[in-house]
Amino acid sequence: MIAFEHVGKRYGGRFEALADVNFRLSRGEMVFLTGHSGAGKSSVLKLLTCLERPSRGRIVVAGHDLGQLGSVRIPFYRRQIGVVFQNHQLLFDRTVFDNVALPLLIQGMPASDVARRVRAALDKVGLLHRERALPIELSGGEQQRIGIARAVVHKPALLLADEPTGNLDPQLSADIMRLFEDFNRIGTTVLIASHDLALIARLRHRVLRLKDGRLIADENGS
Ligand SMILES: Nc1ncnc2c1ncn2[C@@H]1O[C@H](COP(=O)(O)OP(=O)(O)OP(=O)(O)O)[C@@H](O)[C@H]1O
Repeated sequence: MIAFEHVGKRYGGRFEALADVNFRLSRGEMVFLTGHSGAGKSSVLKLLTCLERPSRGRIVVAGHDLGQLGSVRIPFYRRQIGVVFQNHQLLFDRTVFDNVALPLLIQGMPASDVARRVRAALDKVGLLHRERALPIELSGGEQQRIGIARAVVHKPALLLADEPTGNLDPQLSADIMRLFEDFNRIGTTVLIASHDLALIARLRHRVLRLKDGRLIADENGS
């Protein structure tokens, strides 16, 4: 599903955020990406979403060579990906329903299909009863679940998350991780950047460890 081959990333032509990174993820895997602040976790995710291009090497995702992908193709490529952010980036003047509907409306999906998909996604994260609420009326954990519903509403093959439990207490973090595992169980490939080592150790998935832009370990979960 994902291949990083000798990938390097320099910002501004100088600072080397990633150097000679190599790894492969198979379809249906669930993997953590970890490392200290500045190790390059977000850079890996930005390369996977085509927000940045590699300075060296090759990245192939679901058959697309991202270094060669023309800008016109990028929106179509991104339809296969869902992204969950730490601060979930919800629109606070729109209802929960409207927030989750947004990616489908951008794709031009008919309204009746949008409603069905949005309600299915909200049901999966256990928040169907809050569809008319504004994000401000929800707790931090509920807001993050809405962010996840929005990331999966278009049924992406690949789900990426950048510190999705960063602001949550251990119990809520565990609940959020269980949701990712649910989506993984139905076939979604999941890559989660996190520095929550205790949580990662408990969950026993494969772990890719970055240090100063280099991949220093690739550990199989047990
Ligand atoms: N757009 C950019 N321009 C210049 N330098 C950048 C840019 N984005 C990231 N960097 C630098 O690249 C390095 C890796 O950053 P990155 O955000 O990938 O790390 P990270 O592991 O995700 O860190 P954190 O956990 O703090 O988010 C850092 O030193 C950062 O300052």
